[in-house]
Amino acid sequence: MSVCPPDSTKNVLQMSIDGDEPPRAYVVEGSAIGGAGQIPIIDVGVFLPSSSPEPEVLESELGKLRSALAKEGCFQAIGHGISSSFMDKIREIAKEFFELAEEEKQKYCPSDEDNDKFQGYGNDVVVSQKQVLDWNYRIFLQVFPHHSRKLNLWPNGFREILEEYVDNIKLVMEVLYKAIAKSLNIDEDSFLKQLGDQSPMNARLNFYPPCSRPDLVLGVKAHTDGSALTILLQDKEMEGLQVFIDDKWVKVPVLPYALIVNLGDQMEIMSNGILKSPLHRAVTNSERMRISLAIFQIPEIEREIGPVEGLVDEERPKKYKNIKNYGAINYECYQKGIVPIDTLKI
Ligand SMILES: O=C(O)CCC(=O)C(=O)O
Ligand SMILES: [Fe+2]
Repeated sequence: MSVCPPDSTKNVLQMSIDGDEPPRAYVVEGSAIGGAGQIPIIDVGVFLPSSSPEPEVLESELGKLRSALAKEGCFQAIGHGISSSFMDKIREIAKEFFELAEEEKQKYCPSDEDNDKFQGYGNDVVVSQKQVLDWNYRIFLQVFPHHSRKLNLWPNGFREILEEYVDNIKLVMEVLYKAIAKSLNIDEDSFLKQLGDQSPMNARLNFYPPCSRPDLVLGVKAHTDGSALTILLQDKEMEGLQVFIDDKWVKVPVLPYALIVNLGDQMEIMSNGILKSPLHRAVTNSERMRISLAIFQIPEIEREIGPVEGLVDEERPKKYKNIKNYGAINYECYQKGIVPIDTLKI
């Protein structure tokens, strides 16, 4: 959720420009500690309908997919078919927005007429005095279905490019849901059926200004995504994403034209806990701003989702309750500081 930076306090960007020490509200112990580790790389090209790989190649890639999502909960996807020049275009419009003067950016804050305060430009909503603030600001937009878009909150230039990007990502996601199902030996539409064909997609464009003390703050605090799947376009140069694997924070290296696929809580639920929604966070650095664009896909709000029948048996009893509108549960838990998926464990 977004709110515009309050006038009374200095915003993150101004503190970054002035080289301020982060105020206490932003401080998290042990922020920048992260080490090298393995983040799997998967050629998703073999899953595309247009490709006809040798059966052994397909089997091997499906095996990698299953093991990556069961262990790390994420991977770097190559062979996704989105051109490098188009990925750079997205990065360009993001940078152009970032470079606008603050008054210009504030035009994209939700106004009183926008009944939906989740969309537009802003920062974290402060829900409690104890909340640690993220060293970032962002634009959050509903991008699918089309009638949910609030185009008055879309910065200039976003309309054509973001829309085309989302269409591409939607296709990649569809291919992934089918491949993931195949890798688990269940009907390839098992997940797509639960999502529905109007399953909403949201875009979150994150800006992380440099911080004079990256060891004291986080760009985004540790969290799991409440989505079914998330696809993240990382910054082309600056590393920052870390994933919690085997009790350690592992740095995700920059592969400029790969897309990071992150399994969300709702796929963990639908897979009956076989696949894992990983804890992750973003760190900052003292040199350069970092930008990332996350596209989240969630099931249709009124649909009930739950563990796929074919993944429940005596050996693996149903692990999660069926639910509707996980987003609401996620938000409520966030306010109370509890882990949302844990509230659904049987
Ligand atoms: O910027 C990143 O690398 C991570 C962003 C993220 O986790 C999110 O937006 O949910
Ligand atoms: Fe995330």
